Amino acid sequence: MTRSSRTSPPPGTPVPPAQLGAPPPGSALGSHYSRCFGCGSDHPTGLHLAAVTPDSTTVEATFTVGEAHQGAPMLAHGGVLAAAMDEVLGMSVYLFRKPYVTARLETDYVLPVPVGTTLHLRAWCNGITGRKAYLEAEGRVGAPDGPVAVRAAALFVEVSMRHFAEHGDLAAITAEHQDYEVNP
Ligand SMILES: CCCCCCCCCCCC(=O)SCCNC(=O)CCNC(=O)[C@H](O)C(C)(C)COP(=O)(O)OP(=O)(O)OC[C@H]1O[C@@H](n2cnc3c(N)ncnc32)[C@H](O)[C@@H]1OP(=O)(O)O
Repeated sequence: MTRSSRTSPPPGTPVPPAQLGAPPPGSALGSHYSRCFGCGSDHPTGLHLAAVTPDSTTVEATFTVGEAHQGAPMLAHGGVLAAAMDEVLGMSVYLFRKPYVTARLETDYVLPVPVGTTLHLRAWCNGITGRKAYLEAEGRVGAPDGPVAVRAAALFVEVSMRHFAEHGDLAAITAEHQDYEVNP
């Protein structure tokens, strides 16, 4: 992965262990919001990512490129692929049981991805220091060990739940997840 210093953890940054309250190894990860473009089942043209965590710290997910996701004819749009990476990265950092948002996302496009392709995504954490989480992801064509089509590195920044209340609609999220608190 070609990544900048802004998405590379400073030397010595620890990789956190699995957190208390994280889904057990092998758990399916549900959607955080039913209308989310990345994972929501109620989004008509969304990515509908289906994800599991094999070990409570990383995420594996699949996404099948549909006709609504085209850029060039019958090829995935690069922005859609970046959205898929953002989503799987967001799912993985949430395993650390704090709210984070993407601050920076860097993407390498390695292979064209035709409509109908199932991408096998994987995301993991390279370290957390203070509010900053350094994450990485890859998408492979057709199988978990297929050729890499897309790679991403990201910086996520921890926010309070007030971020979602002040700038968005926290009530819409809490209506679906009773475990989210605005003032934990
Ligand atoms: C309900 C739950 C459901 C869970 C919801 C799950 C959603 C999953 C969806 C996928 C995730 C998304 O797409 S999230 C949506 C896309 N992202 C966003 O909308 C975020 C918009 N940006 C912001 O709100 C803000 O810029 C923040 C929160 C990222 C940072 O603002 P801030 O809180 O004032 O903090 P700030 O001091 O600026 O930055 C903190 C530290 O991070 C560094 N930093 C900040 N931005 C950058 C950057 N682009 N590149 C490098 N470094 C950066 C700063 O230098 C600083 O380092 P130092 O000085 O401390 O060393």
